[in-house]
Amino acid sequence: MTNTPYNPAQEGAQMQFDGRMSYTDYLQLDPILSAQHPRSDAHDEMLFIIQHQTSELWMRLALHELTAARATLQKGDFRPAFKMLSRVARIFEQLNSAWDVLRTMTPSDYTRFRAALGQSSGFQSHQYRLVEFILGNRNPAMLAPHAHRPDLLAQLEQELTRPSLYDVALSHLHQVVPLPDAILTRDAAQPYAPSPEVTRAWAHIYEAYENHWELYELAEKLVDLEDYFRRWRFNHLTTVERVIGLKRGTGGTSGTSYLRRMLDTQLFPELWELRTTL
Ligand code: HEM
Ligand SMILES: N[C@@H](CC(=O)c1ccccc1NC=O)C(=O)O
Repeated sequence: MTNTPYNPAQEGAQMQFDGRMSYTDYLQLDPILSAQHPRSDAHDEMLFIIQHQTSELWMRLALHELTAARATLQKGDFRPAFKMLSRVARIFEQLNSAWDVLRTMTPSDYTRFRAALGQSSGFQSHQYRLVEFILGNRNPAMLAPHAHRPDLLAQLEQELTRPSLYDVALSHLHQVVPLPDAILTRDAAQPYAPSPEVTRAWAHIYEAYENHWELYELAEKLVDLEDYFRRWRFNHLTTVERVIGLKRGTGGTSGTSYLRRMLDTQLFPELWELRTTL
């Protein structure tokens, strides 16, 4: 044993980065680490900012994966899509664990800077809305808060013209159990209306899964994803109740009762419905 400090340069660790791309360069850490600007002196505002910024980064990855998963699925390539969907479920698991850090902030801590947030709110997260839209929870009313940002509004509007991940899944289901035209040619921008025909079709897949492994696995991947997504909504609601009680949201909604209503949303309704009929 020696106490001489070890110098990793001995084994070739690169120590000089003049003119070479470094870790900080590659990861663009300068803009990322200088983007935290608390608007108050409250100690916990830094936690609040970083919690949201990291969530937005994970959502950025979720969108990258979901967009690719939908495109591969559209081509009928199930396996790579499964891998991406599993990753998205893990991203939500990551976001779920992150609530534990935020929960160390008490109502007294939050009150010290809440006024500094003005009327900003997660309700205006365009990435969150895009995730919802891609998955299939579509509602043109949610476009309004983005009217002041034509670039973001255009992204959201464009997404509403594409089939959702669930629409793509249904187009594959249709290859096995023909579905009514009204479902296949529905207006992709409008909220999805569940139908007994789709429930029956999925039930058929679950009853005879030996002959429909791909669709069966796709259905379970979607249920898994929704399961994690619901946990995120639930954790959000619980944290909000813990931190602001029944106060209205800065975004103008009723707060917990709005979020509780969102908790009832079903992304892939027939996949839940079939479990009762099976
Ligand atoms: C102390 C922490 C938090 C509080 C008190 C809080 C509170 C609220 C409230 C009251 C709403 C309803 C909209 C409104 O009127 O403002 C909301 C919506 C939302 N929040 Fe938070 N939130 C917190 C943390 C977070 C975090 C960490 C995220 C992660 C990105 C987040 C993302 C969202 C999203 C996406 C919505 C819209 C949900 C929907 O429309 O279904 N919130 N939040
Ligand atoms: N809606 C929250 C404020 C809030 O949580 C928030 C504000 C600015 C940026 C992100 C936020 N997070 C989630 O809504 C509130 O009513 O206290």
